[in-house]
Amino acid sequence: MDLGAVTKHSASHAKPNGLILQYGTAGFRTKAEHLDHVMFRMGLLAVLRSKQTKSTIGVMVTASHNPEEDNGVKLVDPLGEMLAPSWEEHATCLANAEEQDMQRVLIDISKKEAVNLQQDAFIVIGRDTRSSSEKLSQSVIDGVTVLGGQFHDYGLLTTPQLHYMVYCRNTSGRYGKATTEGYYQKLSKAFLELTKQASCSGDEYRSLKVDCANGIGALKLREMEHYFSQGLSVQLFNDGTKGKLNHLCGADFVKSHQKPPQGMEMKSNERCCSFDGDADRIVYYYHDAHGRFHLVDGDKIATLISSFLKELLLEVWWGDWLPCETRLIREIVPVYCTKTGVKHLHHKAQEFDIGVYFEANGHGTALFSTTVEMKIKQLAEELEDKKRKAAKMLESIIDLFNQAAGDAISDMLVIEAILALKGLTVQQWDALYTDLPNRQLKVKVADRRVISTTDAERQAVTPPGLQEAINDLVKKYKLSRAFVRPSGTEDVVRIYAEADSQESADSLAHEVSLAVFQLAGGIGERPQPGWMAGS
Ligand SMILES: CC(=O)N[C@H]1[C@@H](OP(=O)(O)O)O[C@H](CO)[C@@H](O)[C@@H]1O
Ligand SMILES: [Mg+2]
Repeated sequence: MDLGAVTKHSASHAKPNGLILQYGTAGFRTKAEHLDHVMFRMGLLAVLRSKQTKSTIGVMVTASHNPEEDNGVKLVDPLGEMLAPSWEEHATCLANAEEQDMQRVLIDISKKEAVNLQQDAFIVIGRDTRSSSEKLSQSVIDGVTVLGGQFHDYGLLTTPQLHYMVYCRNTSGRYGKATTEGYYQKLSKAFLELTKQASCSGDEYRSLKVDCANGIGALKLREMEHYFSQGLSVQLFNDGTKGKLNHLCGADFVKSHQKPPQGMEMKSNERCCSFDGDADRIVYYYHDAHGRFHLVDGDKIATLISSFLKELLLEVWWGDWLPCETRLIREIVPVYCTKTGVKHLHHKAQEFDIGVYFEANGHGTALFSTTVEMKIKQLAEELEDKKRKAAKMLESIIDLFNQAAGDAISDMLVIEAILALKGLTVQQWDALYTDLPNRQLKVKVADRRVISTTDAERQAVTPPGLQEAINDLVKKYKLSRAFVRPSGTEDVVRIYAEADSQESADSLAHEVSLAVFQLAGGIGERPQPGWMAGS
């Protein structure tokens, strides 16, 4: 490791004085102009991680649904997963090191993690469409090359595509070919295999309006659409030709404001969806005949997918072989909660033979264990008639899900296939169950770390008295719950409340936000009723 070269190069990627950043739930994220040094340093870190794991590591330059002026970076681990927690700490340490300490920090990390510095390193890099992303990804490359790492720069990619590339490269191509072409072919083939079983091919099921948040999703969907156009035609809105990235559009806007994105022409009962800025989230929605907006979010996506998988599994039913956990699917699909953040959900889902996870904001996928995958492949050959058909469908749906990360394009194709196969309209899907009215608010406090939580962030441990106050407020409303937690991506405290009516949910959320303001050191304006509603 040529540490002299590190010092020389890091001087041209200088850290702004006094800037402290943390590798949070989504990597580093802040104003793009403050990130050059972080990119360079993440290039260095990726090389160490690659040497340690003897695998290809990914670096994605994106700030997802944040405004255009922001940017960010996250590292992708060997199996396409989020970076391991101990390395998140190293990332924070390296990003905040003063220039003169860089060498020491790099040596420390290498020692702690037993990195063999003689080992080769290979890094793949992707970036979103932000104007700052190209230059920032060059800084990543600088970091990689200074430490002697090899790299492949994929250029523009969705975040889940980069996760896919990493996974493919580390599984010797068994998962798929590590090219965008390979990704398009794998997913489209699975989608067409699945949908050819659909009896209803009426127009209603075969066209979809997609709001691409003026981001990378538009470019990639355009490249991909002719691969699957036999089964689905997509009409793209907010494709980046006019509007600003994530501005009044995209999955995050639609979910948090509960209204359609700007620039989308919606007719009543038409099925529409939105991606976020790096295309790892998707939400669906429609206007009913009375012009009322209905959001079909991650919870409903998870329900649609798990009930479909359950049906297929019951059809195939392989009796005695079925493992205990899966056996439960006969009655019910067990549900677990984790802390916020896809990495927590992903790891929980991996504990099962089949794990379906989604955040309400539309980030998620389904994971299948190797045992299940092998068994299904075998059954698809051995079984006959209806059972064989169901096994084949399971085989295709496994291929259609991105096993490395939540993926808007892959999820969209899964959902479209299921709706077509089941002959469901978006309204019928929406009616699978009724959500309790809910409200999300955010409150600014001086230091959001004063709030600590337990029980998958459903109980506040500190500050003293806050949980008791919430409990008392919740008792005033029927069918109610409320949670508070510090955000992992913004300097705010998030409040969630639900109750038997929208009015009650709003009022409970407001009362809880007042309690947070009082007990957790609120700053600025005191929360007003209806204040920041929908934020
Ligand atoms: C309400 C909401 O959408 N929260 C998002 C957001 O986290 P916060 O901790 O709420 O800021 O970003 C996370 C990372 O992308 C994502 O996992 C999470 O679901
Ligand atoms: Mg995203």
